[in-house]
Amino acid sequence: MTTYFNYPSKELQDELRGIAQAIVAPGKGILAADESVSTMGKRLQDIGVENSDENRRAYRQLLFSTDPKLAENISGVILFHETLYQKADDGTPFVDILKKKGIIPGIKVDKGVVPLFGSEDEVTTQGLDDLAARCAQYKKDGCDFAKWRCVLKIGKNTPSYQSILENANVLARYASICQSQRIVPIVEPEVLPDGDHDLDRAQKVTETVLAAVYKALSDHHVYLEGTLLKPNMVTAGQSAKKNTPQEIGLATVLALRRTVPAAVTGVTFLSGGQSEEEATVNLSAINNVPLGRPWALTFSYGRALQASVLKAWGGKKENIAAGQNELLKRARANSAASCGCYEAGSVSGAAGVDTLHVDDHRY
Ligand SMILES: O=P(O)(O)OC[C@H]1O[C@](O)(COP(=O)(O)O)[C@@H](O)[C@@H]1O
Repeated sequence: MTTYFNYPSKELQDELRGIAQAIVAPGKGILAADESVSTMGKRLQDIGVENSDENRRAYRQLLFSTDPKLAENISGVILFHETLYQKADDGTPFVDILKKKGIIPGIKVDKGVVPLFGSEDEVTTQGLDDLAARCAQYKKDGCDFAKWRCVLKIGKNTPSYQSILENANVLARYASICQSQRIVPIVEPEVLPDGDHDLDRAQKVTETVLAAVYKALSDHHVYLEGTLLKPNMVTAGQSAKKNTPQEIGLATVLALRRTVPAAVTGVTFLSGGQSEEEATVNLSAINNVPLGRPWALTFSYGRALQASVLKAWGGKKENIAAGQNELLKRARANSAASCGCYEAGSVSGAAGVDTLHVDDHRY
């Protein structure tokens, strides 16, 4: 075994680290608006809107044309391929609208999950083949960061060694390819909340998965300062007894401290089907755990930033401003949570405390 390796040039390190730091600047987080066409279809179906190109465009236009003060709390937006090349009614590309506000465009580059043959319904994520070329193009087209999601499931025999190893390696390979193209990789190993397991089991699985991910990133010489982690919070399974935000915060911070190197610039949690209020309260609790936390701990929420927006909009032109107002409210609430100062119940949204979890959801 040789340990020879060329580090990225100083310029590349500075560029990647600078992008990662800007994304997790104090009080800021990410709006994950990268739902694939089928996931977006489910969100639109819930509000009785047809899943057409035009409706997806109109909805994303609502998000991105929100008042520029959105940028006080949102540093980056993750886009889906289709959205990156869409334009507002007046012909301005969405990517330009975001940049003008000082929001960094990012892109989902994975191509979804496929079964691991012979496993207990486990999956890996595909999309590596042409990734370098796609990243080069996305960088030219204005994206400075990317996201790739892997999914791990908790069951009696899962996650298996096979899925832990495979998903860690594919995330590392993805991260290394992104960095070669001057794109900051967001590494997302999501341990799903489905099941009736308790908090301890969720914590141990999260630790095992993250330990494997960081071993793989090290093996692939990924420059950690130029990466972000997008993990699940450690919560008991959806059908188990709920824990307090303080218990969730402690389990989450313990899992991260045991496995995530201090060199990683930031952690941007996914919301994973928690209600908007839960995702905000739990993020605030995480930022109040009285233990050293060497990384920024903030949000990269999809459902927990958008549920109220979708509900208030309902596909109607006359409700655009109401939808945008919900987005501003959630962004502000989560910004406060990322500093550990969100007061539970202080910001109510159209979606209230409804769970956003979908049982056995097939991504
Ligand atoms: O199944 P898809 O379309 O890839 O979407 C998965 C979604 O999960 C996320 O990674 C996290 O979203 P949540 O915060 O809603 O859990 C989003 O970035 C993404 O849109």
